[in-house]
Amino acid sequence: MKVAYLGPQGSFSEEAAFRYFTTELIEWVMCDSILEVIEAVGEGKAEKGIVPIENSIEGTINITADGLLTHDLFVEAEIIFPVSLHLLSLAGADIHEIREVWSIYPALAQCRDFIRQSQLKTKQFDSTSSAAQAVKNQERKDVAAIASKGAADLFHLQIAKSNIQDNSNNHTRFVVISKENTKQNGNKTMLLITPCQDHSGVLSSILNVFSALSINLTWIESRPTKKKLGTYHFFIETENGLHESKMKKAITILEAYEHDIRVLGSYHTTKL
Ligand SMILES: O=C(O)C(=O)C[C@]1(C(=O)O)C=C[C@@H](O)C=C1
Repeated sequence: MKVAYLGPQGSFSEEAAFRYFTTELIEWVMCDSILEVIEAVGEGKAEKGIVPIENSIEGTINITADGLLTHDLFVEAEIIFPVSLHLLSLAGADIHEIREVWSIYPALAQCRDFIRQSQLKTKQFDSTSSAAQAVKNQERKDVAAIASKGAADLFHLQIAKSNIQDNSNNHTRFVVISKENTKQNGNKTMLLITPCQDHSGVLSSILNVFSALSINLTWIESRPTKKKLGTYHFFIETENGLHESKMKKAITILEAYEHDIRVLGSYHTTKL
């Protein structure tokens, strides 16, 4: 089985993928960006992919949410992964020489306080590990990457400062995506709801269906339709599986309201 993830080596995605997929014989498909992972699965270059969808400090990873909107994909698992971000510089570089930090946007955002206090400039890369690789290759003492301990070891960089994220209790939620709608037997469900029309109270009428049926929501996110300002798709994740009668009832009611409902998946959580 081919599984796509965000590379290069030393990324958090790689660590999550290697720790989650332990049993089967896997052919890994390493991608240069999160969008490339989504496209690899969408285009059938890989059967499955693993992508970050939410971080406890920074919130939703929009590129992933938008990828789920535009590619016909399903979610078959969620993985909660602890994330410690470190400042990685060339061996022997003085921390006081560092003027700029490089990383993927969500990692930079998770370290906003540190970056502001240290008055550092920022530059975006497509992954934490590509930033670490660039620091190594460019041999610059005035820049540092924000990346993992694994990346420090791999690229022979020193940890100039450890755990620089705004909160030490930091987790990223990854989802396993696939083109095939295989397993639908989990205890959580992700729905994508596009309201049939824009009228006052439309979101509250949708949410009322869940509260009336005592369905607890674990995540709600809106993404613009990109067609008209003020129009949205809503991601709603519930604490109930698709097999439960109250979930079936909720979907039937929402469909009767003529909202567009896509079941993205019903899956279990793995804590790594
Ligand atoms: O750049 C990486 O190492 C990734 O796997 C991506 C990613 C993300 O975009 O959220 C994953 C986990 C951490 O939150 C930081 C970066």
